[in-house]
Amino acid sequence: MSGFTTFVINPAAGRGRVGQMLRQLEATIRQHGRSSDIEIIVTQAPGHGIEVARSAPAGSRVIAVGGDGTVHEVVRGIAGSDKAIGVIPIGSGNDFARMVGLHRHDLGAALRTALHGGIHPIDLGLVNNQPYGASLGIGFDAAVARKALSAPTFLRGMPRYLYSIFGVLKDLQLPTLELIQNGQTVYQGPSLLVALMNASTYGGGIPIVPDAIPTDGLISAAVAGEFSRLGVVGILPRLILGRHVHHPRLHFFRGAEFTARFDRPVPAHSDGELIEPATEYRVHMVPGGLKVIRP
Ligand SMILES: Nc1ncnc2c1ncn2[C@@H]1O[C@H](COP(=O)(O)OP(=O)(O)OP(=O)(O)O)[C@@H](O)[C@H]1O
Repeated sequence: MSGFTTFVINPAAGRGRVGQMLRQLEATIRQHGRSSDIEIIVTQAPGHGIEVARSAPAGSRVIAVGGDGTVHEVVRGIAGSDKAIGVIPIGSGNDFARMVGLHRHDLGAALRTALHGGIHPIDLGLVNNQPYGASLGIGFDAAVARKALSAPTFLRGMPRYLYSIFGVLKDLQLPTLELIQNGQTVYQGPSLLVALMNASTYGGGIPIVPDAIPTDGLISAAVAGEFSRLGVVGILPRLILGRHVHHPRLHFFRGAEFTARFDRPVPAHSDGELIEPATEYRVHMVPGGLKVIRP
């Protein structure tokens, strides 16, 4: 085993599945590693993973056991340090794990990688100076995620998602976006959504920018321009299948830094976690800024 490893286990991830697997997880981790070199922490509340990752020893491995939200907390906790992030992907979305080639691994394989896998740099995203690993989505998709928070509790899965989509569509009023790249305005006009990505997918495998590369030092950006309610209903299935790229109202850009400026505060999510709505998102990539453990 290589150095000290902290496992950050989120019992709420995978819709509570991780919580149900706690004993099994702890036993399997202890089977695979020497107990003096391992620490297992079960997070107590949202945000706890950031603190755990921050206080892990310098140069150590910090393994997010959960989904993209857990990964996001570990990324925030280790950004700017010499610690490396690993993932045991047991969330519902797992887009970060997909980005680094880990999402098809079973528990044993993921654990072996976490403990013994090589450490490779990938790019680190910063949005208004806050780190992210895989994705930043601004606009419609974040509004849907916000809406889902207030959906009736008896609605779960797809019905909850549909309720949220149609709830947002009912009051749809597109903000005006100015997207600026290196001081030049590259898009101006109404915008359904903007994605500023390190990964090619978000939302559990939606290939919003299919050719994004997490080691090219660049943000892969997609802007969905003006869409009517009916247009949104039409584009969503194409988006999910990756058949949106030739749509005339979809625009793609690539660059090391962008500023997305709106005429009003617009909701956003970073690695799938909702962040405070803002009128301006300043985004850039730190090339090789995040150490990742991968096979
Ligand atoms: N002890 C806890 N109790 C409740 N929520 C927690 C706890 N620890 C962490 N969280 C929060 O759980 C949320 C969901 O975690 P995560 O995203 O990892 O799982 P997921 O939603 O199943 O996966 P994905 O984002 O890949 O779909 C995160 O916002 C995280 O902050």
